[in-house]
Amino acid sequence: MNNNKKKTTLTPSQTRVVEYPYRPATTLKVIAGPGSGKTLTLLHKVRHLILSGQVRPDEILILSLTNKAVDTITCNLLSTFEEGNLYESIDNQLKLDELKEIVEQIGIYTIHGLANRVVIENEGIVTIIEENGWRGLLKLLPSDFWQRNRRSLNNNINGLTRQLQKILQEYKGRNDQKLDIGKNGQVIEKLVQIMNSGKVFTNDDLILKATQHLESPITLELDKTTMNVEGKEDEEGDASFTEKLLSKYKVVLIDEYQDLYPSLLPIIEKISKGKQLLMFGDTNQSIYGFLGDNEIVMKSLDNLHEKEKSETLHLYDNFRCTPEIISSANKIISNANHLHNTHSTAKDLILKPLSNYEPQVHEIDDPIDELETIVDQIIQHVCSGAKFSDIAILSRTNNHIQSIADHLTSYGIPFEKLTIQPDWINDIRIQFILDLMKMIMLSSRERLESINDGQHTHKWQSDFNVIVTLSSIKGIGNQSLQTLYSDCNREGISLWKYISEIPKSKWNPKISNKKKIEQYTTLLKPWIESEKIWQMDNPGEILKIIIDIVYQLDYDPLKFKTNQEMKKFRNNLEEMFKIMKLSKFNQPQDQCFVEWFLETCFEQSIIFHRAKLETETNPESLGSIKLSTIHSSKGLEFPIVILSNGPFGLSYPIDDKSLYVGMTRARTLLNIINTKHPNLSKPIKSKVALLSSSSPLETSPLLANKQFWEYYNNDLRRDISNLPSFDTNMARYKMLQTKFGINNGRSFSTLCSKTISLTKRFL
Ligand SMILES: Nc1ncnc2c1ncn2[C@@H]1O[C@H](COP(=O)(O)OP(=O)(O)OP(=O)(O)O)[C@@H](O)[C@H]1O
Repeated sequence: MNNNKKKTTLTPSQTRVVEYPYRPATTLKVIAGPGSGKTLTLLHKVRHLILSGQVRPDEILILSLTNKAVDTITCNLLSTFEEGNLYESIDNQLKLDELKEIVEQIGIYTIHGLANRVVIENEGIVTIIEENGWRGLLKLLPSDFWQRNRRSLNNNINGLTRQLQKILQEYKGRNDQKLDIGKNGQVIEKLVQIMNSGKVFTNDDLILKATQHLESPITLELDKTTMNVEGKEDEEGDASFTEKLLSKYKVVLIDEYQDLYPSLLPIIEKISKGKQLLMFGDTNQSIYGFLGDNEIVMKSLDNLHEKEKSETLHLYDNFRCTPEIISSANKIISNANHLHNTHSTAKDLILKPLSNYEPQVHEIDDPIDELETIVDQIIQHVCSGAKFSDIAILSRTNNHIQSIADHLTSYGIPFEKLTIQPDWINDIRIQFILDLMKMIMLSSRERLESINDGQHTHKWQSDFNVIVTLSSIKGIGNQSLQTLYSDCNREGISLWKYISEIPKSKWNPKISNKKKIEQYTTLLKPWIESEKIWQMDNPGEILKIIIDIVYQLDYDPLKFKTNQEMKKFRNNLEEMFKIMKLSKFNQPQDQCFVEWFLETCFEQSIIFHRAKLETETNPESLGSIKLSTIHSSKGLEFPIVILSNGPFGLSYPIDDKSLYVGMTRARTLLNIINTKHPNLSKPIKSKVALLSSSSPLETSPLLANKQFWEYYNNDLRRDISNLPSFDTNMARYKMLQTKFGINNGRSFSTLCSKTISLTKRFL
């Protein structure tokens, strides 16, 4: 922790929340606008609950929706305790180790992470269905489904998988009146069965399953010592995690309640009923409306405890955005002015001083000009003393984020993407590798079980992974897969047993490419039948074996079209290897390594990511630019935000609440490109700032604005005594602009063909 940091003085409204007393079966709802210190208040609340002796650290459960919010809370909890500790009397001060021990005992989870843990504890390996899984299931659908939907969806595979998800969700009874699946009914029923036997869940299914386990928790036979995900021994070794969730926690804190959607309600109610429920949020930032109505959730949670035992408090201050930014953002939200005006007279209202700099709104027709303008703005800011890591570029879609990433790459500007899931897990090739590992593991287990117990009547958990992996191999078509699957069902055996034990001469003649299927079984058989997979615990060796198999299968995505694609896969594979090594380190003694890794790889990945964050805070480095969709930037803040909506003529407008969230991520500097919102100030039809200019002072007031940069650095508590002079800023900017011809009429392809390392050489 930085010891020069000034002590945070809580505002009166924050203090009211922090000191609100602990009482069981009560609810406190904290309504808090952007930048009002919601997260900070939550952290201080946790500290107060513990240090005042009202509850123990292991009786506090913090829930959020995104890994990023969980990261922020985890990273900042310890520094909140450390900061507070500095101001305690010497007798009351705790040692760093003691503070760490307190923080480690607090339960901090995403709601899905928590549900995942409950389900795994009760069911072993489960699969959260990803792109590959949907594609595999699609192949089992009859040709009339394809014909009907192909035409309407322009043969778009993502559109088809979305259509399938919708049909399945409706089939599972959530919306069944509207459902007309006609003669496809049987097929859909079959898919549901495959998913059920394979323990394959959508995110919504996961929540439902976890809630069911919480309804009737089983006491696990835990004569062995229980381990938590980090592999540490649990002190209360005889209670399952599921049981502890129901009985141990006394206070449940929910961060960003406005993001809760109806399918999450059952699990939240189950966990929070009878406890003290503390909810923090802001309905103006509710941007997950497409997942369901937040109002329904809030109505139920507001009534979770008796009316007299439920209270609402407000936080109105704004510590983050400059008044110019917040007033511009308030123009987007119809009720925001009411919120701020009503309380602007309150004596205790805190706002930042004026920066005297309005958010800039740009309109740029040409897509390349738009990308060039972003680069130009980055260079101007960095030439004025900002760091790359101060800047976030936010957009509505992942596609646009990718175009910006490619453009920054061509200039050698360092960036990192903030994604909801770790990148490596999103890579379909990695998903294929994981599916193959699961397939080996589950088929081998089913084989062992059927040897030990002759009349094996289990549902075949491996079928799903066999379907997904087999269907990814080039040349294995829908009809072959459908025929194989119905034939193995008729025989009452698993798909793996069918293809590996029944000679191909006896297979149905409708099955084509029998050789490829045989090659698949030949490659996998030794690993499934030798049972070696249960003993292997060397991550490098395991990965090598699997990769060898993948390369021998005719798996199209591994035929890379560009070097960049190959490099990306290599990086993801490297990340996977690191997570495997971390899993090895955490592995409980009594569990097979591959099984442990497959069960916990997602959580391990998050632990790894957090550890990386902690070690990456070097104050001297310029860092890297953050690229994110607006959705993934929720709850975060950045000194500079460039909010870009992609090419002017081609992009849909950003919905109001998302635009509001995006704009309020900015502390001091906000540039908005192509959002076309009528309530924003008149746009500048811009080309790059200095191009047409005779006097830089006229066209680029920001580079010249010493006062602003003093404000900027003060806001970040940086030393302002060594700020570069205006002349130096201009000179550096001019040099880079001339050298690299930014938006100088050079074609994009010429620029991209040179990978220019701007950053290393000149900044
Ligand atoms: N009492 C305070 N004194 C000084 N700074 C504060 C105080 N309260 C909050 N802040 C600062 O204000 C900024 C915004 O706080 P925080 O991130 O907690 O806001 P938030 O309400 O969670 O925002 P959002 O809802 O937009 O995510 C942070 O930089 C935080 O450190």
